Amino acid sequence: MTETSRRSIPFTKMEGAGNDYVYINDLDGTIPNLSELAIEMSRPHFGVGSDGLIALQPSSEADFKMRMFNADGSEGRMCGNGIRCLAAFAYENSLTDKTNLTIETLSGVKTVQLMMNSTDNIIAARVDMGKPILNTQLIPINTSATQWLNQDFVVNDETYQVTAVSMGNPHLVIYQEGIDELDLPEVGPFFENHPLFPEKMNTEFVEVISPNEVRMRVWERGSGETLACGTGACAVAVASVLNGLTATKVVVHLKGGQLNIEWDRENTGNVFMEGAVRTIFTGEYFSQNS
Ligand SMILES: N[C@@H](CCC[C@H](N)C(=O)O)C(=O)O
Repeated sequence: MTETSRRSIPFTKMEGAGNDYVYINDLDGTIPNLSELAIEMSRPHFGVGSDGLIALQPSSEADFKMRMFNADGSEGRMCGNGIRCLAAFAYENSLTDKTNLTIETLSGVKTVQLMMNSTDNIIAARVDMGKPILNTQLIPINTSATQWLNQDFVVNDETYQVTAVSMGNPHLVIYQEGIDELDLPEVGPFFENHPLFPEKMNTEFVEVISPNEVRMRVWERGSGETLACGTGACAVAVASVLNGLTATKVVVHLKGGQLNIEWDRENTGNVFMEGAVRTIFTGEYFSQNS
């Protein structure tokens, strides 16, 4: 196939707390294989280089629909940083003039509020992430226990105390000192691919700084270590409250930035996340397969 016969795909590279995805407009539904495209475009050197790909599609129940794919082509049911950036992508590309948007995901419809500066540029986005799920059957985990709260869990001959939370996608939260020294590429895959997790697992390693501040690193299923994970930060906030370690409002420091999380436990039961969003560059990708 010659260079000129390859399909050209306009894209925008965006990041939220350093969690970077390629964003494409698929409102006319003509991009054939998003999973393959995610693998292609996420590659460093040969692609754009990203944690995955997110497509904007039409929705019959919300302003837009989000489809998110990890770097290995697997589809995620929810992406906290992704949905914040996707709302900004729609606004910045004049696909909407709303600054409060509803976005359909595989985990339900979420609401995103864009926050602008005095020159009308988007600086941050706040999303209502909905209620955390603690039931192990729904996360899902193959276990007879109904919840995993500070549960002993043996991985690769080591015992960890883990708390399991779904924020529309599955997370294990582990508290330990010295997370900077942790060999995440070594241990992360043992959690991701453990046989008790039929849909694999995202895993967060966390240090509590104070009742209002934590630090974390994340190993994401399908993408490996990323600089941030929005659903992961929400899962950490919920787990930290449940384990009596923090208040319901917490700043989560990640390798690529910070996210402000609030669990409105008493009233709605929903988790809210706020953080910066940024367009890095736009371009045109010449697909090798489409
Ligand atoms: N980084 C994302 C989560 C992306 C999906 C995740 N790897 C999964 O497969 O569940 C976020 O910001 O939430």
